[in-house]
Parts: sequence; C-alpha cells; structure tokens
Amino acid sequence: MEKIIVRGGRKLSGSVKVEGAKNAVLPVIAATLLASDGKSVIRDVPTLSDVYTINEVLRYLNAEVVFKDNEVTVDASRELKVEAPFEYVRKMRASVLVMGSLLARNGRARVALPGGCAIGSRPIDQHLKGFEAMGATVRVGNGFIEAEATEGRLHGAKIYLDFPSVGATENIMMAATLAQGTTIIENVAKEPEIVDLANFLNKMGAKVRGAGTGTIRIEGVDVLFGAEHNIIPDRIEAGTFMVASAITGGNVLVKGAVPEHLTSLIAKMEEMGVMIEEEADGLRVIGPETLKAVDIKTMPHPGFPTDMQSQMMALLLRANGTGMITETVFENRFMHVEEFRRMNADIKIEGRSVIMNGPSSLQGAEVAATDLRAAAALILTGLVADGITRVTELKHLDRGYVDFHHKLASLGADIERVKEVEETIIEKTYISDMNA
Ligand SMILES: CC(=O)N[C@H]1[C@@H](OP(=O)(O)OP(=O)(O)OC[C@H]2O[C@@H](n3ccc(=O)[nH]c3=O)[C@H](O)[C@@H]2O)O[C@H](CO)[C@@H](O)[C@@H]1O
Ligand SMILES: C=C(OP(=O)(O)O)C(=O)O
Repeated sequence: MEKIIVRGGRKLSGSVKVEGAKNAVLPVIAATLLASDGKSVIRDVPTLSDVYTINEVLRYLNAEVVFKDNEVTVDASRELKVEAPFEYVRKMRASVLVMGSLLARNGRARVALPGGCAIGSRPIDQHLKGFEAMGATVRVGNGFIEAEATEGRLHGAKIYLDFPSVGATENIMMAATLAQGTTIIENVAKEPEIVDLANFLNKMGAKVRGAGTGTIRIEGVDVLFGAEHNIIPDRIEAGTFMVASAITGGNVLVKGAVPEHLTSLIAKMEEMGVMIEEEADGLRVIGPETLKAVDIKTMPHPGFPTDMQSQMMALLLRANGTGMITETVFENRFMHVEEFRRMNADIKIEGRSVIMNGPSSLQGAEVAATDLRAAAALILTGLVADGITRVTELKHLDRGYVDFHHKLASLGADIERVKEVEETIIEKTYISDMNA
C-alpha cells in the first residue's frame, strides 16, 4: 500500500500544466464505439486509472485500442460484443457510458448495474428513461441492465430529464446519433464536457446541435466514422491547483486553465480574497495573507461544481469567519468531513450543509481518502497543517490526478509518495533531522 506524506508550511510558486479532462475523455472514448468505419484518434489523454479502465472495457467489447504518448487510437469497425461486465463497472461507474453507443450500434446493450458509491446512490433511471423513449425495452435482472431496440434500431424522441444529469445527457446523446429521426433532449447538463463530446460526435459525422444550452437536438444519421479530437483541459484539476496556490498564500500559474470553464470557482475564490489574473496561457493565482469565509452551494454547471466541493472546504478551513458549503448534487458527498476533523478542523455537518468556523489550527494526521476529490482535498490541507499528514487510499487519487505529488513538489511542496515499508525509513530520518 502506498501513501502520500506531506509536511505543511511551504508557499507554492511556479507553474503547473493541467492534463486533458477525465470527465471529457471517458465519454469521448465511449463514443468511439459508434464508428463502424475508420479509426478515432484522441489526443491529450491523461494517464489515469479510469482511462485504462475504459480502454479495457472497449477491448473487452472487441474494439482495438492503443494508448501511447497521451494518445488513444480506437478501431471499433469489427463486430462488437454487447456486454460490459461488473468487474469494469465496479471499478468505474462511467463504464455505463458505453450503453448508449452499444445500443445505437448493435440495437442491444447489457451492462452490469453500477450500484452506489462513496458519494451517493447514483441511480441511472434518467439514462434508461431516455433509451425507453427512443424505443428500447429495458429489463433489469441478475445484476444487469439489458436494453434492446424493439424495432432493431432506436428512433428519435422528445425527452425531458428530471435533473440535468451529465451521464444521462451523454448516454442519450450518443444513443440518438444513429437513431432514425430527430431526438430533442430538454433540461440537459451544460457542462463543458458535454460540449466536448458533441464536438467529437459531430466530427464523426453526427448532427448534434445545442450542446452547452438547456436543449440538445440530434438528427440521427445512418453511419458514423472515426475522427480525430483533442480533449479539453481538466477544469477540476485546474481548480485543485488554484486552491493549492491560494491555501498556501502562494503564486502559481495554472497553465491550460480555461477561465470560461471556471467562472463560479473564480468568483468564489475572489470573494475569499484570492487574486486571480488571466494570462495568455492560463490563470495566475495569488493567495492572500488572510482568507475571508464565504457560503457555497454546489449546482449543475454553470453553478459551483460538486467536484470542487471538498477542495474548497479545505480552503474554507483556513478562512476567517464562518463559512458554509451546501451540497445539492450528491446526497452523501461529505465523507471527508470526518477526516478533516482528524486534522483538528472546526467543522460540522448540518443536513446537506457543512459549517466551518475558521481559521482552524490544522494539525497533521493520518487520514484516508474517501473518494477522488477528497483525496486531493486532504493533501491540500496537509500543505498548511502543522507537522506531517499521511494520506492513504490513493487508488481514489489515481482515478483523477496524474502525478499529483510530483506536480505539487515542482511548485515547492514538501511531499512524497512512498510504499509503507519505505515510510519507516523516511520517518527515522525525519526524526533524526529534527533532533540534529
Ligand atoms: C465521469 C463523469 O463525468 N463524472 C461526473 C458526472 O457524474 P454523473 O454523470 O454520474 O453525474 P450526474 O450528473 O448524472 O448525477 C448528478 C445527480 O443526479 C442523480 N441522477 C443521475 C442520473 C440518473 O439517471 N438519475 C439520478 O438521480 C445522481 O444520483 C446525482 O445525485 O457528473 C457529476 C456531477 O457534475 C460529477 O460529479 C462527476 O465527476
Ligand atoms: C465523482 C467524480 O467522478 P466519477 O463520476 O467518475 O465518480 C469526480 O470526478 O469527482
């Protein structure tokens, strides 16, 4: 088992480059299955465990996938299998995103039920409602969801989503590209990753309009072709480094950060007293001496992203005054609060909100990452805690951050990633350093 060890107290400075977005690349790779002719080449692909998992799913489905030098090449022209087994879906919920493509391409898809995860129950009823409206029969049994286009091919439909679900918007969009007729999806998600997927689908020959607005219109076509595409920068990784700079009172240029994708985060950080300047190749973030507490409510885009909730909680722990974060997207995304408490945070949960009386005098401790963003948030907290913080359960971190500790170390953080055995040796050295 590995852990990250952080010794708090260093101000960060320099520049860091963000990778391609995890949440854009996963649906784009799932969409490559729609091409029955030609290869797709996807660039700026981050080397994340989730990317390896989706590639494995595609290989299992009989596509040819090569991942080299941040580039994924997919040839999905052979006949595809229809089933995504539990071993993949369990590792990564986003595996359900192959369902729309398989259903469109084969008229049938069988995907293991994803089940809940650390941040909530995460049902997929809105995805299934969309498929049914397009003429699929959906059956659930033996741990699988099976969908079959009753007439062999899906047809266009008008679909209203009860909630602007990112995954449902993507899955229905992909399914509709090869359906007969026009599909109109209302109350859709407007995230930048939806726009990226629509752009890729259009390069493949699809006719998708309205991505980034509340209504998406897709005219079905008969065939889609492989296409080339560069993935957008990861706004959540960018946001995480913005918080890293702000929390340490640092001065960091986050290269590749797209200001239009980060409007709500920039607004909240500025409200807290952080200076954010647009430069030609990214955002410069300068942390103030003292941070002001604010209230934050997570919302679908362009509202404040739930994927930045725990990192901003770390920042609010250092702010003067009482701050509050209300989580409205996931019902159980506060598992990290108990871990923050282990670091001496003055923090409590009240219903769907978390209240912090700051600034907390944070102390290093051994803490466990409870999900992907919690992992990052605990490491950020370690950057300003007194003493040593050890963060375990790094499998969560590796789903969404490439070389996180190296990137922070290059900005001046005192951080390393070690195997448990190595840690004993490092600890001895550190104690003798202190006694020297
Ligand atoms: C791979 C990927 O892109 N993951 C992102 C995606 O997840 P994901 O696509 O799973 O998130 P959704 O937008 O679908 O989920 C948002 C909320 O809607 C609920 N819901 C969703 C679908 C459904 O059929 N029924 C239903 O009730 C979910 O339980 C959740 O409470 O968007 C989330 C919300 O921005 C982000 O946190 C995730 O990082
Ligand atoms: C919740 C997240 O991802 P996923 O939907 O893949 O679990 C995330 O990226 O923070």
